[in-house]
Amino acid sequence: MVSSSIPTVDLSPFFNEEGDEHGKKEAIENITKACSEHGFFNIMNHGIPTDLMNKALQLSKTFFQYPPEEKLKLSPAPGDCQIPVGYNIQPDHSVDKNEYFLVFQPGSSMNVYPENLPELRSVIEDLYSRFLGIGSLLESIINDCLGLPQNFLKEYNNERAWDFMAAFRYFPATEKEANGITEHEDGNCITFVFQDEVGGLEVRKDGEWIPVVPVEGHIVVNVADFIQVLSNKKFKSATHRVVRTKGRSRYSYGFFYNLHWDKWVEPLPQFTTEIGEPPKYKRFLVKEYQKMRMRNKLDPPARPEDEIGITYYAIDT
Ligand SMILES: O=C(O)CCC(=O)C(=O)O
Ligand SMILES: [Fe+2]
Repeated sequence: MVSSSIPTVDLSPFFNEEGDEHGKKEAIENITKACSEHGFFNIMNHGIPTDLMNKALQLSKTFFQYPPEEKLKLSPAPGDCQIPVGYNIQPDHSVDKNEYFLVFQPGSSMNVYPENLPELRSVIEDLYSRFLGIGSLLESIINDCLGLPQNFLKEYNNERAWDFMAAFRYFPATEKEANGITEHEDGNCITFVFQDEVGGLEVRKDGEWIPVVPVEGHIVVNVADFIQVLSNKKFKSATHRVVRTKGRSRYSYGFFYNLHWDKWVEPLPQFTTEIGEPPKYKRFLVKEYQKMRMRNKLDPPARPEDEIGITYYAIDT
C-alpha cells in the first residue's frame, strides 16, 4: 500500500529545557528511518512561528503580483554572474514553470530586495536566521542518526556563506501542461520547505509518487546529495518534483543548508573502508558540482534527462 504522505517527526524534545532524553531518542530513530526510506519527513514543534511563515508567504504573493518589469529590476544582469540571486523566471524553453526570488545570508553583498516592500526583507531575514538554527539542529541530529563522532558534520560544514533561501511561485496548470519543477534531487546538504495549502510537491519512493500533503505550520525536510554521498547512500537524496494545480498559483519557500564551495565531498570511511564497502561516489569539489547544476537551471538542456545530477560522480559497482 502506498502511504498518503511522508512521516512526521515531533522536534519538541530538542527544545525541552528539562531535558527529554527518551523523546530525543525516539525522534532520532524516526528520522533515521525516514532518511533511509523516504529521504523526506515533516517536522512539527520546530520553533519557527506559523504566523511568521504565513506572513512570508503573503509577502511573496504581493511581490510576485508586481508587473514583470518591476520584478525584472531585481534580476541578475545576463552574463553578469552565474548565480541566480534576486528575481528569476524560468526561461520559456525550460520544462519548469515557476518564478523565484533567491537570497543568501543577511548582509551578503549579493542580495537584492524590492525597495517598495521593505517588510519582505525584514521577514525573510528573520526567517533566514531561524532556518540557520533549524539547519544546525537537523545537521547535529543527522550526525547522531549516522553514528558519526560528535560534532563531526558541524566541524566539517563550518562555513555558512553558500546557504540560500528562495520564495517560489508556481503558475496554475494549463490544459496541456502541469510541470512546476521537473523531477530532481537537491544538490546541497539538507533542504527545508514550507508550502501553502495548494500542494503539488511529490516524492518518489519505490517507483511511486507520494504527495507531500501540506499541513499548516509543518516544515518539510529532505536529505540532499551531499549527505547521500557522505553516507555512501545510507541516507537517501530522494527524487521529487512539483506538479501544478489548475486554477491556482502555488507559493512555497525553500531553505538550502549547504556546504562551502571549496569543500571536497566523498563517502566517509565509516561507510566504506571501515565496513568493507566500496565507495559509491568519486571525490569531488562542491564548486564544480554547483556550477554544473547552475548551468542546468540558467540554460536548460533540451532533454531534462541531460541535466547533471549526483550520478555524474557515481562509481559503477
Ligand atoms: O517548492 C517546493 O515545494 C520544492 C522546491 C524544490 O524542490 C527545489 O527548489 O529544489
Ligand atoms: Fe528540490
